[in-house]
Amino acid sequence: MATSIIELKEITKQYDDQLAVDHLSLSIKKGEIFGLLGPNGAGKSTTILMMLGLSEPTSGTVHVCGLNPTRHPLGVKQKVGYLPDDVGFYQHMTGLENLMYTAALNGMSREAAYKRAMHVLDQVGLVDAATKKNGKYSRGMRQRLGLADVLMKKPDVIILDEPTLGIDPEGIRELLQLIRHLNEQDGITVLLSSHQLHQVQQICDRVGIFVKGKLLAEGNIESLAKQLFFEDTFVVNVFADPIDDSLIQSIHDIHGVNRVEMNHSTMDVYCQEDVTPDIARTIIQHDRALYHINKKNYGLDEIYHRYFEGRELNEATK
Ligand SMILES: Nc1ncnc2c1ncn2[C@@H]1O[C@H](COP(=O)(O)OP(=O)(O)OP(=O)(O)O)[C@@H](O)[C@H]1O
Repeated sequence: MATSIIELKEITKQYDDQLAVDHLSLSIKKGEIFGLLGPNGAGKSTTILMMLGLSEPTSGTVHVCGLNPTRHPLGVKQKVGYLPDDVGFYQHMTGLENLMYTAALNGMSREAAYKRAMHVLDQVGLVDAATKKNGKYSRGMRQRLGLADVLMKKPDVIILDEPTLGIDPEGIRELLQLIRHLNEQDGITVLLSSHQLHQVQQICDRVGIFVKGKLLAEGNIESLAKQLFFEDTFVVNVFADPIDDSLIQSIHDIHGVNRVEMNHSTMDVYCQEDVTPDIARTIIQHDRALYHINKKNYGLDEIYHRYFEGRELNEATK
């Protein structure tokens, strides 16, 4: 089993009368890309600050790369790179100069810094812009330079807080590909906080859904759907002819089927497990023509909205 590189146990963060993080436990494995997903104010940034040792939990324990960030902030800083939503670089300095400046602050020799900077600029695709002033960089380029800055110290973990805000679609695609590449090539563990569902879905191995300081569910997309809609995890859409009461009844009787709903001339079968083959078999046994059968795969977007819509309705009827 892969070892965990970030381990949060029952952490809480209380700001005056605001409970920002509420008994949160989370384990992120070495080498994975984990997405923290949640609406504004869910507690994502507060959780990240605690991982970085920039804020102390009110209770509970945090371990990052085996270290307690409150007790060993510098040790964590050496191993963990943090990319906020907007990195502040010196506008009048070139991309290369900015990287060398941070490296000098971190005690790296000029020669080593230059070599490393050129290498990371190459990794993020900014070699051609290395001698261009940062003030002339697009936002997407600035974020890539931010990533380069983080890579200077060869981190084990990269934490990114809303890294794609304000970047155009092409820039987003490039940045996400780059993150995936760094993860695959260098084995860097990535924690990505975002409310951009589509992006999280594209690159994350696992996702945690945060609401009001709590982790509501975590896992890959399929297991999230199971955790959040344990009743109707799968929906199978069927077009057969003819569909009549006896066929509907037989499909309803299949073990794992919760309900069958007609949707114009097609039928939606809501089930707890994937019974697509049983549905097809039943239709053929009834001697009906089967034109189409399709298991609906939930995207993260759908999971998220379906969950929150349901929640709002539940809360409204309380
Ligand atoms: N320094 C602070 N003092 C008081 N309350 C705070 C502080 N920082 C955050 N909060 C509150 O804690 C809660 C969680 O905020 P946090 O910024 O962690 O959420 P988030 O999920 O990162 O949201 P966003 O995406 O909007 O940044 C919010 O209600 C916020 O107002």
